Amino acid sequence: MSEAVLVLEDGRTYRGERFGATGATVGEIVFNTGMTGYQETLTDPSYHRQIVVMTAPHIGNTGLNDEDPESTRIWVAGYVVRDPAVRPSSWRSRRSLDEGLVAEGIVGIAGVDTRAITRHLREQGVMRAGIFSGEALVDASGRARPLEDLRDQVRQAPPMAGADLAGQVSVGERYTVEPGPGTVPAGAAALTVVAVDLGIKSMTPQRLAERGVRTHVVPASVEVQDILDLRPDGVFFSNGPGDPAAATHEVDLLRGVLDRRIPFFGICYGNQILGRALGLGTYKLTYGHRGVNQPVMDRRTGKVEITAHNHGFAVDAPLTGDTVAPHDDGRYGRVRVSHVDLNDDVVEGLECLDLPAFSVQYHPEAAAGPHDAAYLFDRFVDLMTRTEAGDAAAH
Ligand SMILES: NC(=O)CC[C@H](N)C(=O)O
Repeated sequence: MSEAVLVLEDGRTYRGERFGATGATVGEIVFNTGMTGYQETLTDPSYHRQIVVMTAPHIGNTGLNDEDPESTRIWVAGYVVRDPAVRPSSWRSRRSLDEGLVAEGIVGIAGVDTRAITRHLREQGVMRAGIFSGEALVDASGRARPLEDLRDQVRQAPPMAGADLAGQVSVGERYTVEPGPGTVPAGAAALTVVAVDLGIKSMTPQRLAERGVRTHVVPASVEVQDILDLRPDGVFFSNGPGDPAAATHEVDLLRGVLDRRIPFFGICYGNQILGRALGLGTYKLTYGHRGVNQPVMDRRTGKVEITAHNHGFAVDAPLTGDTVAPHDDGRYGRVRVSHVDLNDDVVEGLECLDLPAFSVQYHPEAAAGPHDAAYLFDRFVDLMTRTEAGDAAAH
């Protein structure tokens, strides 16, 4: 095993062994507390430009399979693990995690104290970092590069705050996911959803297909008219990387959808964009929520769900009172904070009371994660069905 070094922007350094590809990578270092689901994490486009530290010590035990990826490639900028499995064991495994990282050129590091790194990030907040191994550790004349040199390279990486990244992960061409066999009642037409791909995970259209929905997945750059041309019963905005404060095009696009009272559902980045479209602000969390066991309360019922998360930003809205005061001259009416994280009171869901629109900050598609929040897809289908009936009655 050859040497690798993890260098944080504040100068902290952790020495370990090469894992995955050899070379250099920089990004925002974040930690994920999931004990399962590393393959879904690696392939989640929301991790674009982030180096992910896994807090679970054994990673790679079940190798990599062909069924679980959430997109067509690994998106993490770098991977940090304590103790990778030497020999994966699963009937579905096609290759080891190390082989998969090497094949996709993802630089990683193993054998470091991931708990110490995580505690440091919890105290100091997430920051930029770099992983260096092989040639990246020596200069042109073959001498070891001083640590200050590596740290300077880290400090040149672009920060996550202010980053507009959806366009870098979004699909180039529209594609359609058809409803699953037997999911559309005989004689009925399938509902049509236009899903704006800001970094969509493949399980999301799948969850809609299970409920008799046809989903057109469209690039982040679409205009409102492109959406209307597809005659949607509902519009969906996906999860995705980057800072919602920079998502100007997406906010304008969503306002065009809300103005037309088309039923809307958003997940994660989609929730932040709904917040912004309604006139609320967003802010960066100190170290975010990334894992599969976050307790979230549905404030209408008091029921608590255990949920999957991956977010570093959040919507800024008061938790006092039944509704958030209308913004933008009340253009979109009343808004309620529907869900809240019980660990830290972060806003985890929004619901419009005068428009058919709602969103959550967490991941009801649950890949990987518990399925407690699957009801939200049923709620979206109900909203589309009811709005359709209402529209028909109005004509
Ligand atoms: N998974 C997501 O959609 C993340 C949204 C946003 N990039 C954040 O970090 O908060």
